[in-house]
Formats: sequence, C-alpha cells, structure tokens
Amino acid sequence: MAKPGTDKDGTVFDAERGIPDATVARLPVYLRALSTLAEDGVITVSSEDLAEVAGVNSSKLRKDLSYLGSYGTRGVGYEVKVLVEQISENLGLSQDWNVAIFGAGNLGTALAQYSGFASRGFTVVAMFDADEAIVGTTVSGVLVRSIDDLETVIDQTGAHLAVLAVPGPVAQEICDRAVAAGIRGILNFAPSVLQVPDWVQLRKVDLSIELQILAFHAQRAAADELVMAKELS
Ligand SMILES: NC(=O)c1ccc[n+]([C@@H]2O[C@H](COP(=O)([O-])OP(=O)(O)OC[C@H]3O[C@@H](n4cnc5c(N)ncnc54)[C@H](O)[C@@H]3O)[C@@H](O)[C@H]2O)c1
Repeated sequence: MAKPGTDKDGTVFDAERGIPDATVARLPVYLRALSTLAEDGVITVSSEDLAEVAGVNSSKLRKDLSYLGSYGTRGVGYEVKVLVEQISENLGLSQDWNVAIFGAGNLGTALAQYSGFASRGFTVVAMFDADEAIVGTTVSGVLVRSIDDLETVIDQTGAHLAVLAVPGPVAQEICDRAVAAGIRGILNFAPSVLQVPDWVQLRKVDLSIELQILAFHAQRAAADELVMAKELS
C-alpha cells in the first residue's frame, strides 16, 4: 500500500489512486447509507437524497464520487447497486479480508464476537494471547493461539490485517513480528505510538480521546447556555 502524498493545496492523497484521504474516510459512510437504501428496494438516488442519508452536504458528496469516476445521470441520480459496487471496489471490499486479533482479553474478545465484521467481509481467522489460561480456548469459534506461534499461524491463515488489543508495552514488539510475518494493515487499540514501515497502513483507535472531544463540546455548550440564560434574565 502506498504512503499518501500531498498536492500543492496540501490535500493528502492516496498516491496510488489519487483519492484524497478525507474522501476515502467518507466512502464507508456513503456505503452504509447506500446499503440501507438498497435494503429498502431503492434503485436510483439523487445526490441530495444520498447526501441527506449520509449526513454530508451534496456538493461534497458529488465531488467525492467524482474521484471514483461516478457522476450520476442528470435527472436520475446514481444507480444504487452500481455505486455500491464502485465504492466497495475502491475500498478493497470486493475481496474478503482475513483478520488476526492480538490479545484475547476484554476488548479482543468483544471484537471477535462482533458479527458486523463478517457481514462486511472481514473474517477473524486467528486470535493470539500470551496467557496460558486463555491460549487453547475458543472465541466465536476461533481458537486462541499462543503468541509464540505468531509467524506460523499468520502464514497458515493468510491474515493480512491485524487488530492490536494487547497492553501498550508489548504492542511494538508484536507489531514488528506481525509485519515481518506479512500483516499489511494494523488497527491499534493499545495506548502506544507504533512505528511501521511505509508499506504498512496503521490506524489508531482511542475512545478516550473521542470522549475528551465530546466533553470539550459539552462543556462549551453548557457555557453558551449559561451566557444565554444570563442575557435573558
Ligand atoms: N483505544 C481504546 O479506545 C481502548 C479501549 C479499551 C482498551 N484499550 C486498550 O486495549 C488493550 C486491551 O484492553 P483489554 O481491556 O482487553 O485488556 P485485557 O487485560 O482484558 O486484555 C489484554 C490481553 O492481552 C494479553 N497479552 C498480554 N501480553 C501479551 C503478549 N505479549 N502477546 C499476546 N497477548 C498478550 C493478555 O493476556 C490479555 O488477555 C489495552 O492496551 C487497553 O489499554 C484501548
């Protein structure tokens, strides 16, 4: 996978396909909206209606879809089925992805049990842990293997994506071994900043940061309400 480049306006692009990162981040949102429309039997959708379901503005949506070569038909809009295929293909979802979860504790187990991954083409094929009491158990039909067997199991299962749900201090070492074994994309939940080679995609999820951002906005809204109440009194 190519490292993103940047154009002269500072927009970050996926260097391989020329799609801005911000657009790539919105494609799954469009896909989810389109899937809902398809389930409801909708055949074509206007950019305005799709934008409303997806919760974005319609000119941004049209621009995003133009990067995929999809311009819709005047007066008709976009064919839902065609657009689902185009977005899925661009997101690499036309193929199934094998995922390995590192750490079979609270978080790793909860993620392995989430049925929404399989329905979107992500199959958990391997789980790892270092605790002998956990190794050998199964989670949603997946055998928890010893971290000592990482290389062999990744090779056998053909996992290309990894979820790290291990303690922070061991995350980098596991990351390095996973990359050397063939992992090409990592979703890191561990509280540590990981270093990966250019060809590996790394994404970090930190729910406490999200909560802190919510707290900031909630605090500001409460302060604004107080000011308004004072002005009215
Ligand atoms: N980013 C977030 O929003 C978020 C949310 C919850 C938890 N976390 C983080 O995710 C991680 C897991 O959280 P949890 O609640 O599941 O913890 P947990 O203690 O329940 O699970 C961690 C598991 O990792 C295993 N482990 C330890 N060392 C290992 C190694 N070297 N190789 C393989 N497995 C190893 C442990 O045996 C344990 O089963 C922690 O780092 C936690 O801080 C992040």
